[in-house]
Amino acid sequence: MASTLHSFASAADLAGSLADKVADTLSAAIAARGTASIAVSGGSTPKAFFQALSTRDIAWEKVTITLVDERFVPADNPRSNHLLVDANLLQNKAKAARFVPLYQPAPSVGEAARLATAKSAEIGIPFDVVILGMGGDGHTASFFPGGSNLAEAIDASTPRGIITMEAEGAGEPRLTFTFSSLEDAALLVLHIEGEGKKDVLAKAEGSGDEADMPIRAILRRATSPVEIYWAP
Ligand SMILES: O=C1O[C@H](COP(=O)(O)O)[C@@H](O)[C@H](O)[C@H]1O
Repeated sequence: MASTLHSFASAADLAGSLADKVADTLSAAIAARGTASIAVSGGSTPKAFFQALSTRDIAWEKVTITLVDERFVPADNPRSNHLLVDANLLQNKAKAARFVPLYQPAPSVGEAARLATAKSAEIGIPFDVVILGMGGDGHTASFFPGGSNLAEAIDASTPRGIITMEAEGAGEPRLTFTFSSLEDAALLVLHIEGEGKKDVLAKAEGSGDEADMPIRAILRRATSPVEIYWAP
């Protein structure tokens, strides 16, 4: 499916514009079905977008928010994506939203993945909005190059749900939604910032194995168009 690049003069402009687009999409879903869902990324990039989105006028009590991926750490760990969402998105008007965490206090990451899959099944499919990020190594969600379950995670026939991932560049063991859970969102966004990430994107858009730069799975095979939001 095709992708479209939306370039902005500044990260602040991008955050505002993306927040407006997401708010419109969630509100349209609520008008059509009574509920809406969004899966967001962690990392350093989405903070300003989260803060902008949290102020938008949406019937937030009808919105379910989850993460596309998470570290196998509790929510009070500074590296937790849940903590980032708590501090920046589940604020202001968005405090009324329901949050479904991927981390579960289970004895193993595999058991946590099973529990998170069961809990996320209640959200409804497909997601109305998915916001992906991308690492400098071409990973997205927790689809890491060299990841222990990468082939299964990006195989379109792997069912929707959460799978575990361990990789050298990942730090802690990870929990990640599978490719099939993310690729058909009504609004599928890749949010990246900086010249370095633009270069990584250009490389990913070239030829090469998906296993080397797993973002390629999304760019090449997502059934929804990929809206790329970029600012310097
Ligand atoms: O590990 C992760 O990194 C990516 C990219 O993060 P960034 O700090 O380079 O913006 C992120 O999309 C993913 O959710 C996160 O777990």
